[in-house]
Amino acid sequence: ALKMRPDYPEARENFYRVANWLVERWHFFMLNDHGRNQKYQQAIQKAVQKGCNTVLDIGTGTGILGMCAKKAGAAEVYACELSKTMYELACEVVSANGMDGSIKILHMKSLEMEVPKDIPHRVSLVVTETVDAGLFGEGIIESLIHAWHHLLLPPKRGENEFGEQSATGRVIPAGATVFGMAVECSEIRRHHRLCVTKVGGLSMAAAGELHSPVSCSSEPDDSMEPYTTERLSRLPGGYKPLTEPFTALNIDFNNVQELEGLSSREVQEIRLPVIQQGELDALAVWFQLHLDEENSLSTGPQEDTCWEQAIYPFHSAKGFVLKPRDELIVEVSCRDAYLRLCSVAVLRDGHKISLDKLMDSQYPVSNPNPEAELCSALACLQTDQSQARDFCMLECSEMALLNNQDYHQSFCTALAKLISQLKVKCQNQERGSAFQPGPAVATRCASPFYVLDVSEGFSLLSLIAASQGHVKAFSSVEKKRQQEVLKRLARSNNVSEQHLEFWLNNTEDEQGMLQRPSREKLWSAIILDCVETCGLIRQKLMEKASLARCLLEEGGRIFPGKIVVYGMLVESETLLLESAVQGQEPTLGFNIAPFINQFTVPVHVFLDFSTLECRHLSESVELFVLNLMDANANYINREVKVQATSTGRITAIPFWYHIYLDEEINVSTLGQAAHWKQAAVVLQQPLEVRAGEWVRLAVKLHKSTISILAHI
Ligand SMILES: CCc1ccncc1CNCCCCSC[C@H]1O[C@@H](n2ccc3c(N)ncnc32)[C@H](O)[C@@H]1O
Repeated sequence: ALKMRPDYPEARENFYRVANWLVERWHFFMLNDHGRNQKYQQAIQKAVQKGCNTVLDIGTGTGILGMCAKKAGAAEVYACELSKTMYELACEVVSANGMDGSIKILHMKSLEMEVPKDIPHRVSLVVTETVDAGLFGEGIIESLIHAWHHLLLPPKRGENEFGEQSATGRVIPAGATVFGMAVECSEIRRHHRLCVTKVGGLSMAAAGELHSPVSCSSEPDDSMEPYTTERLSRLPGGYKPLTEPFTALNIDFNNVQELEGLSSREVQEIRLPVIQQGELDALAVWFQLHLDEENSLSTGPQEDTCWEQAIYPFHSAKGFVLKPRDELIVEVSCRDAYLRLCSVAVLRDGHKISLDKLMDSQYPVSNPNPEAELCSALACLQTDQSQARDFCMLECSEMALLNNQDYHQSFCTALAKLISQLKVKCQNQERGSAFQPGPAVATRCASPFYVLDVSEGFSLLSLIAASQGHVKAFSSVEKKRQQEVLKRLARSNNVSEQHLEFWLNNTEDEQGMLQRPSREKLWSAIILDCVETCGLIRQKLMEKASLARCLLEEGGRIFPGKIVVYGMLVESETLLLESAVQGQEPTLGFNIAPFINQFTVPVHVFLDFSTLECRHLSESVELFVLNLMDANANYINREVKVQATSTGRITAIPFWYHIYLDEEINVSTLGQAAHWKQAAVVLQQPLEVRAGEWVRLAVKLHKSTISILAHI
């Protein structure tokens, strides 16, 4: 579609969403990582010089490692790539670099490859970087076991009977060392655990066990993942190491017996001395990839690499404060091909405090008296596991939203204001109609006010509305367990069952949600979600708002009433490196950039603007306003002038929102407690600007897609 009509907005917006999906963002900063590319190149050159002259590149991506092997003089180079988009891209790149005749690229998974069907004979070198932040997440172990059995010459085993070095196989990287460390980190905590006891005026005590979908200890069900990933060096509020880094695992990729033994290796227990007091929030894991004896790559938090670390969050209702002299006991295992770490206990003054039983108890954490601690630890051992089972899963963003107290408090205040205004109005009406002289009787409005909450995902707002009194609230929460949590919270906060209902009628499309509560009733308030966690405006927001307006009674309101979008001119090398390959130099002189950069998208999402390395080149400026309470085109096209406050090169315009619940009360999506990330328009061409100069921004919004062009 874009090829036919490049300016067709729907196609453009869809392409950006598709491009984000088709080509992972890490391709850009990986290819820009000259150090990484050079180390792989050196390792490959050495191997080829030592006689490896038939090479297979597993997971070739853009083809860069295969081209290194060819350039190093390998006689035969093969490459395989399971992603169709990357396979086609690799073919273009290899032919653009004049190697299409000499590198055979296969669109397949290495596990399907066979000799002689796919490659004529076994190779002497496999090169691959099919690793994720948790090392094994791209299946490198399984790929290498298969490669050693079917695709590689046998490993080095000394002189053969004629005394000469027989052709042997080997792998680059040669192996990896995995490190771990316990950390205190509030940013991780608020995404994985309930950290508040009250929110929006509601007590959360009765919520039961709430879990993010990241856990090692549960049985392998597909809704759980063993770890999540974070760039520790970029997390707001930083992190505090609670133990020294420890070696969790060493693995030799040239030893197929070791690779095969990995998954059956017994669980390893590691004891870690605590080095400073702090709340145990997670185990952070990274690794060194040993390309060969000399070269290695590290994904550690202390390096200035672009890689993320694997994060194993600590789940417990109350958290646990580690003290110096404690010993944290961690279990390391490799169940079903994933590296799994779990904090299982703490050794304190000779007592062993079990942590995994902490999960489901309201166990007070820091009671000073160890005996009592031990007794209650033993006591909760008796806890029947059924209690643990009635936990409810929340997405990380839903957990962070739940922990966002000022968001909920703002809603509570704004809803209370609206309800009291409506009460006054209806009393005036009643008094107006049956006017009798004499003391104004405080007439109670007969029927309750109806409030509908169509927020995405888990939301407490319906319950907060119902707790104002005289409100019948409808929640669009769909998952059974989440409805149970809301019902438990309603009961424990004295909200009667009939004041909270679940609005599940014809939800085949979002619009379907928006209906009258009943034939003769209209809504007093409808609560919409307007900003996605990634930082973009929700699709179809304006359509939903115009529909919702028709369903409001006189004086009724949509929440939020309006959103004001702010932006700022910044110079950020980091954002550039994550958005497009910067020329040929980083990619070892190979011509790769024009091909992979076809998948550059102009808006970068899930950004943490508060910790982004960048130089601010202007103050924040209002880009545009979306008023949900009055019909306006869902098309914004305006010019904004902004003065540069320092000289530099504008490479991006991060933007965020002030969400107005009413004329005064607003919530910012940029802030420590915010559960939202930010987005940024990355300029196609960086714009040089001098301090004091005015920059004109052409801001367009069409169907929730923001575009900004900058001119001097
Ligand atoms: C310091 C390295 C580092 C550290 C931490 N985080 C990230 C990195 C960087 N590595 C990222 C690569 C990650 C993606 S893997 C690269 C490409 O290979 C493909 N694939 C994967 C397996 C596979 C297979 N068996 N057969 C054929 N193709 C295969 C994928 O489709 C992808 O295009």
